[in-house]
Amino acid sequence: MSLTYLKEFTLEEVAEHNKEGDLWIVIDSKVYDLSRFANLHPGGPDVLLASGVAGKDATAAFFGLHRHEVLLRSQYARLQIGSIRGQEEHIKSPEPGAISHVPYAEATWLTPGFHSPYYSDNHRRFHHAVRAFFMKELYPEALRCEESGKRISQEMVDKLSKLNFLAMRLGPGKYLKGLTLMGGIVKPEEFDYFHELILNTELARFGTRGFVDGLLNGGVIALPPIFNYGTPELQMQYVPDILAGKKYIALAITEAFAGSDVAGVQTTAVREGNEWVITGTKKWITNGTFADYFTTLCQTDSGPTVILVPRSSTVSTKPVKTSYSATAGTAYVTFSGTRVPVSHTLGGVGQGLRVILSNFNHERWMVVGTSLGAQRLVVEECLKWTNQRMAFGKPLNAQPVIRARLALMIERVEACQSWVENITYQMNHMTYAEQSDKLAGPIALLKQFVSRSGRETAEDAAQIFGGRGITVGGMGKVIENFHRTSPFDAILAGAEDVLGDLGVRQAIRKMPKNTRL
Ligand code: HEM
Repeated sequence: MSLTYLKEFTLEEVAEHNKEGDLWIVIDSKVYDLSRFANLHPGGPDVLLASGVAGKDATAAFFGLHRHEVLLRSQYARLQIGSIRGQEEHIKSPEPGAISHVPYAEATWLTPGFHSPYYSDNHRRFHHAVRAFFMKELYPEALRCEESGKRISQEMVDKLSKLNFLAMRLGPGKYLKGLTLMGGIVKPEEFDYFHELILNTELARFGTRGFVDGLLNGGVIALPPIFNYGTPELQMQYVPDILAGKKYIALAITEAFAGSDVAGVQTTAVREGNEWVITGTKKWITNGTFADYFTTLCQTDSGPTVILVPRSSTVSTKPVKTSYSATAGTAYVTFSGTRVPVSHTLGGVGQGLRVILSNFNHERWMVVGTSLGAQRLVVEECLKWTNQRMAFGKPLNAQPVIRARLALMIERVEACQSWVENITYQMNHMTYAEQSDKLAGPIALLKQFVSRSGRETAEDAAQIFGGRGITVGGMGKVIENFHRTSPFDAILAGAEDVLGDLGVRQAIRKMPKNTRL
């Protein structure tokens, strides 16, 4: 709101308006007329009429109870009638794309005065543009969808598609050729896994975990088998519309019968002439409620096989209600004798496990990125809250027990960041085949470590925020969402315990035969 036509007052003038029907207060040098709003105030009128509040500078009281964004909402911003003569506002809203100056709120490479071997100026420009776009355009949509449970709007998908968002989320690859990425900031041949990591960590800053998965994650995990194993004809037929955001795709592996035990899936594909006939069910399929296509793991006479299945009258989906928002489109999918041409086989009959397992590396690394971004946001929220919240007459961060929790949260997020960046660097220097061979174990261990760190951080943050950490909306909204949804990071794309075991088994497999103590 422009201050140019607002009046200036003295604190003495404000003090005269301190009763029901004539109630002004000051927050951060701005004068608000709450005379009519008092009865509508969600915290009730009495707290506003209290002697330390009515007609007074209520800045500290306000920020102990509300997020700054409350004052920026148009219906509240218009309550401002002026400002205090000679005072300046201190609490500024960040410019879209701006870097936070709260310690540890940003990764080292974004922190002024620090250095990193991994990121170039191009990564920095890319980061700035991504954060600005996300906060200006995507964040309001994230809040709306997370609350309503509706899928992302086509209008937003169209905007994202103009930036070639989904193509970028697939990582570096031939599908980027000829595309204008993020308005041309990065050339397709320059785009690397650090650019993609930036996208993943920034997405998580919305504090809306369900929406993050609703944001075309189905495409991120279901398209690579088509790129890596589909025929050129199949790619031509399906990929352009999916990348353009006109059609949607989901990865259909898990079943009520089989989760981490992917070899145990019971959906069958029986060959009849040049067609597969597919029968069975899939559960927890992200984006499944609105997907047009399903990259589906089936059992055949010759073993597990991945088949691309278009939605048809013999495919039905219904929502699975999970503890995060329905905006993710989590579905129960039923194939009732669904007929698909044999040309839709991805990676050869009986080769399904190889296709799925190699695809998992990128998916797990993606989950790691979003978990990391969310953890860093949680650290920032906790540092801010403990600094502004007064308890026992002092800021919360004056309490040693609170500082001890903050220390652990910071240590974890920095450890996660360093390991993720190391693995990302390896990905940049390996072919897909090398990644499959060398990184399956490290990525599995990394994911176990990051998701477990996330759940420990969620627990610490909930203790720090108290009741607000378990309340939807308001001061602790980010903490509540992360506390409720961080288990998704520990389960999706491979349960934590299974991944830890996978990592160690890979290490055992690669032990030199001739090694002894
Ligand atoms: C421009 C002035 C104010 C506006 C627009 C405003 C708005 C709101 C809103 C939207 C909420 C709902 C919770 C949230 O979204 O954060 C709320 C809750 C509340 N407000 Fe205010 N408020 C104002 C000033 C104050 C002041 C000066 C106090 C002083 C003590 C106060 C005390 C409370 C309390 C106690 C709650 C309930 C908090 C909770 O449930 O955790 N408000 N207010």
